[in-house]
Order: sequence, then C-alpha cells, then structure tokens
Amino acid sequence: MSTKIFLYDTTLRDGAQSEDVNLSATDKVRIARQLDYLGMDYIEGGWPGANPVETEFFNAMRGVGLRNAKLAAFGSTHHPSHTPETDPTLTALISSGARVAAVFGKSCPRHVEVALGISRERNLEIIGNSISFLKKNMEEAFFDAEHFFDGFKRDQEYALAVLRTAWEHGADCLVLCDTNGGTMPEEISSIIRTVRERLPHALLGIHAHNDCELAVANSLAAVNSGAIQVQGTVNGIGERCGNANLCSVIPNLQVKMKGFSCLSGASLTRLKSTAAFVSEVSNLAPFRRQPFVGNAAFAHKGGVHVSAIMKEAALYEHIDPSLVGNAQRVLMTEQGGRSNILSLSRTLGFELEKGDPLLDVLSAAVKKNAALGYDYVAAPASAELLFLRHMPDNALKPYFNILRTVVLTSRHEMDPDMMVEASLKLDVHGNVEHTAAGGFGPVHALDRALRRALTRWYPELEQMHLIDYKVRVLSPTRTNIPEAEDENGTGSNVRVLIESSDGVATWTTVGVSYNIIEASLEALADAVTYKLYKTEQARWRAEC
Ligand SMILES: CC(=O)SCCNC(=O)CCNC(=O)[C@H](O)C(C)(C)COP(=O)(O)OP(=O)(O)OC[C@H]1O[C@@H](n2cnc3c(N)ncnc32)[C@H](O)[C@@H]1OP(=O)(O)O
Ligand SMILES: CC(=O)C(=O)O
Repeated sequence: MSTKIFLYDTTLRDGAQSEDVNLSATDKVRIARQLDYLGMDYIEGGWPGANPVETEFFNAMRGVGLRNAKLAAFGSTHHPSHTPETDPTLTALISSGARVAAVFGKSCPRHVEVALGISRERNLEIIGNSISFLKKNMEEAFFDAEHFFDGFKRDQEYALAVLRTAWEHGADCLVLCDTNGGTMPEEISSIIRTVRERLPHALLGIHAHNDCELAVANSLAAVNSGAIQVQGTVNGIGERCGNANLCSVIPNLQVKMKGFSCLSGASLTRLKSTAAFVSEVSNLAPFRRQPFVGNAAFAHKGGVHVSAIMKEAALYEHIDPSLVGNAQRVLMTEQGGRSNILSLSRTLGFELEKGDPLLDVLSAAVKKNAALGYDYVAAPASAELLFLRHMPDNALKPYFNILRTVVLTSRHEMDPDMMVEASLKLDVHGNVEHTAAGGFGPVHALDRALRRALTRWYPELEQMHLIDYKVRVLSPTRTNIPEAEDENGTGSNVRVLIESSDGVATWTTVGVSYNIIEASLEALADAVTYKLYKTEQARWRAEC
C-alpha cells in the first residue's frame, strides 16, 4: 500500500510571482486546463480580487469543468482592522467560485510584531476566526503557515500554537512554509517530526522555496517525515528563486521513492509536454538542463556514454525517459565517437553497421567541422545533410550549385535607407540561372534571390520561409582579462543558425565562415536543400 501524496500546484499564483512571468487570464485558464489534464489534485488559481486578471480568471473558471483537480483560491488571513465578514480578502475567496481556500497566516513572532504590528494573541485570534469563517463557506480550507520553519527556530512554542489554532478551528491541512527558502533538509525533517509528536492528528503539507536550491530536497524530506501535501510549481517558477519544481518532485515521489504515489503512470508521461506548455505560455525559454523533463535530461554527448547506451540504455540513464514523456537523444559533436555516428545514422534510417569504414569518415568530418564552429546539435538539418553527402550511393542529389554571389550594400547621405541587393548565378541541372533581388538586409536579399532562382524548378520552395536567424561570433572579442583580449575582433569566424519553416515542419541549418554573408549563404543553401530533400522523400514514400 502506498501513501497518496496530494499535489497542490501553485504555478498560477506563486509561479506568477516570478519577476519574468506575466500571465493573462486566458493564459491562466489554458495552464489550468493542462494542469488538470496532467492530474494535479489542487490548482491554486490566484488571489481573487487582487487585480483585474485574477478577477477575470476566476470568473472564466466558472465555465471550465475541471476533471481531476479542485480549484483553490489564495489569500491572507483577515486584516487586523476587519472581521472575517467584512474583510475584502476573505469575502473575495468565498465568492471566487473556487472550491478550496488557502490562506496564509504569520507563524513567526517577528513577522507578527514587525509586518503586522499586532500582539501574538491577536494574531492567533485572526487565524482562528479566518479559518472558522472559511470552513463554514468553502469545501476545504488550508492554512499556509508562512515562515513556519524560521518561526519554529525563533520560538517553537509560538509556531506550534499557530498550527494548533488553525487545526482546532478546522483547517483541513496545515501547510508548513519555508517562505525564505533558507532551511536545510535535515532541519525540515526534524522540525516536522516534532510537529507530528505535538499535533499527532494534523494533516501536514509543505511549501518550499528554492533560495538554497533545496526546494525539491526539502519537499521530499517533508514527505518522508509525514507531509501528505506538496505544493510547488511547474518548472519551479515562483517568487525570487522559485518554488519546489513539481516536474522533479512528481517523478521522484512516483518513480524513485518507495511507498508513495501521486500520479498514475499514464499521467506521468504528460510531464514533459506540460513543462513545455507552461514555458511556452509563460513566454520563458525552456530550461534545457532541467532534470527529467529538460531537452538535455537524456541527451548523450560523450562517445563513451553513447557506446555504452547502445548496449544498454540504463548504463547512463537513471530512469527510462519515456516514463516522463521524454526521449533519449544522441548528440553529434566533437566529443562524440563512432558510436554517436552509428546511433544517429540509425535514427536517420541509414543501414550502417559497427565497423563500417564510413563511420570513421563521418566521425572525422564531424570533429573537423565542430572544431571550426559548426553546431550540429543546434542544427540537426545540417547534420542530416552531412550524413547524406557522405553516403556512397549519392543519397543527396545536387539540386543546385551556386556559381557566383555578389552582395551590394550602399548608403548615400541624402538617402536615409540603405540600398541592399544580392545577385546569384546558379547551375540548376545544367541550366544557368542568374537572379538579383533587393532586401531589408543582405541575408533577406540573398534569401529572395536564391528562392527566385529556384522556385521555377522547385515550386515547393514557395511554402518555405525563414523564421529565425542567429549569429554568434566564435572567438571571444571582449573579455575583462586584458592579456586575453582577442586579436581577431571583427575578423573572427561567425556561426549563423537559420531556422526555416514550410508551415508544417521547422528545421535549423548552420553555416560558418569569417564572412557573415558566406556563413549565411551556406546556412540558407542547406535550408533550401533540406526542404527539397524532404519533399522528394515524401513524394517517394507516397508513390511506394
Ligand atoms: C508569502 C507569500 O507569497 S504571500 C503572497 C504574496 N502575494 C502577493 O502579495 C500578490 C498579491 N498581492 C496584492 O495584490 C496586494 O498586496 C494586495 C491586494 C493583497 C494588498 O494590497 P494593499 O491593500 O495595497 O496592501 P499592501 O500590498 O501594501 O500590504 C499588504 C497588507 O497585507 C497585510 N498582511 C500581510 N500578511 C497578512 C496576513 N497574514 N494576514 C493579514 N494581513 C496581512 C500587511 O500587513 C499589509 O497591510 P498594512 O499595510 O495594513 O500593514
Ligand atoms: C504561502 C507562501 O507562498 C509562502 O509562505 O511562501
């Protein structure tokens, strides 16, 4: 029999307190639906009435039928100048439409004295009255004991009196908060053990902040010591350094720790997509190195690692990535060996075997290009083309050959707009195509000239467009170490990464040169070649 641990998600409340997260009511509704689909037990939607977004969100949620989760509304205990019945926060919680209320109250005497400026007794009275009032009007009422661990260390008896008051007035769960995130896991364990001795019947939860990078460890320590509710956020977003990252807490509880359950196996496989969804809607770049759900979590770069995982994945993977909806990735870089090439060749559908001399050729080509600055991890389409170009049966047709490139940019003092023009001479199946095009900048002009020359031959290129363009100077040009000042400066090699799309697929290609135009053209030519190759493959598959 495993102990059910209740997941209380506060992405929409504490997560929204991250300095770089600004969610609209629509964003919040979309995230709430996804959290419900994942299987959270509680979704804390926000602080009703605190601002128009919260009001709009709670109104919108009245029309959303959550299948798994209960919606919770958050606020403080009533203000000292009010009674529960007249307090705007408590009345807004009740009229929010949420089924559950979670209110925070002070459990550290210093906060009572300084932040609230009231007596310790009055604080206990406010907590008791607030919880009784909420219990009468809501399905469940949770008490968040703010600064509990700091309060316990300052005055154990007072911190325990706060918990006892909330419990005796009907709180359904006492959530012990490490609000400043400064508590160590062993302190969490020993303090919770004492709480359980003193309040043996109380149900406990944990709300840990990540200021010492210990929020997940502290949450797990709390569960091991008897907490049955874990609060946290998707991707660990939250005030200051964030909250306990539920994307780590959940698989640790479900897969690693014995005797606990929180999400069923099928739901667990939605974890990675949920993390990606929340990043996307919050407009945050996904955290590549995030355990379990990050893109790098099961990515293998070192040749020794890849050689081993091809024999048995578990040799360098702590769990099966598919359990959390993630997947193994093998990277093609200068740190790889023949095993990386072999693994990738199989992913791309090439029938290479261990010992094939082509593996040496490809491995040497990858190492040489990587040393020049080609990044095949960021540009998988160019990696695939590199493979194809080395295949003995000429797997990649010469769709076109660039014979000459001219790019002109000029500016006249009487004309504020820079004139930019690119002309290209290409060989397409023995025909010479000569085109010129203008553009906002040299890459835009090159892109237009290239596609103008080729669309007569390959109409599918009309669907294709460039969606991102990144340039990186490969040798550092500035440093605060004077003797390390780079001599090349603007003469350094640059890497250009181009992301293209045809409305269905997106792909990234790379070019490297000391000349930014040449690097851009290389990446552009790869982008076009890749589109032509994929179209041909699709046609071929359809015909078969
Ligand atoms: C640990 C946490 O993360 S708690 C959650 C923190 N999140 C937020 O604060 C986000 C939402 N907050 C808000 O939009 C605003 O702060 C509001 C609407 C709640 C209140 O706004 P205002 O009325 O302008 O008050 P303001 O923000 O300046 O100060 C907070 C008030 O709450 C009081 N307060 C703080 N904790 C508590 C508590 N546990 N119980 C009762 N009152 C409390 C403070 O003493 C202060 O009142 P005071 O000015 O009379 O001393
Ligand atoms: C309640 C809460 O968010 C905290 O104490 O950190």
